[in-house]
Amino acid sequence: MKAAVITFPGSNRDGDVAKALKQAGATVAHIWHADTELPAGTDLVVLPGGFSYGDYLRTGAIAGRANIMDATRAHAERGGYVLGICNGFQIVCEAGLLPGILMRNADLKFVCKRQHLTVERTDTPYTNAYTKGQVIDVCIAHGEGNYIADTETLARLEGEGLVAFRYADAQGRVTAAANPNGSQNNIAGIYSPKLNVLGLMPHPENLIDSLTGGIDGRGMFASLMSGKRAA
Ligand SMILES: NC(=O)CC[C@H](N)C(=O)O
Repeated sequence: MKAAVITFPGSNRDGDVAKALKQAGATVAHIWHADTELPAGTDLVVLPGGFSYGDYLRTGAIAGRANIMDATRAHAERGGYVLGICNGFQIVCEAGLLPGILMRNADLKFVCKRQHLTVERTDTPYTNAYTKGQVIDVCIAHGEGNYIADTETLARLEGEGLVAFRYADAQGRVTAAANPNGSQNNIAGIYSPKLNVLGLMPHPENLIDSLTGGIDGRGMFASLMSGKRAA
């Protein structure tokens, strides 16, 4: 699989996600946000975590309008994979690739901690290596992870099975107490209708080594490499 990791001014997890992709067997090109084209044969575009443009205006708002986002949108329209992690999720929402928006965390505090998630479905290109009902232990680090969409959009996401992950406790219970940022329905990540675009706030790329915290993030990259599409 050929991946293109986009770097914006203020990105800081581009190296981490490149490492996770290479560990899983992908080849990785590093692309600057001002570029207008993706390398030929790109399968996956990754918008990494960080603080693009210092989170000014609204987080992701400036990066969402970067040159490379036109090529990224065209790639997604062709059915190509686009993965937005944390600031990348904020950017894909701002770019119109996914609906809704990430607001300031409900308590207005930056949250940096371990967090359990439910894997809502395992028949997608991003989650086929996980087992049905699996609860994964990853980490979160954000100030603006409070996912909000209008009532109609939220009903569509739920009705069409487009919620990818939810914040949960260690037993997989999706409760208000396990919600770190106030997101509606404990939503931690969502898919596009064709399941080729995924945006999520947690950082699977930082859970790929048992020496540094665990390996529950590996499943996402292994899923992509397996080449299995949605059922
Ligand atoms: N780790 C990150 O990507 C941070 C995301 C974002 N800039 C925030 O604080 O909400």
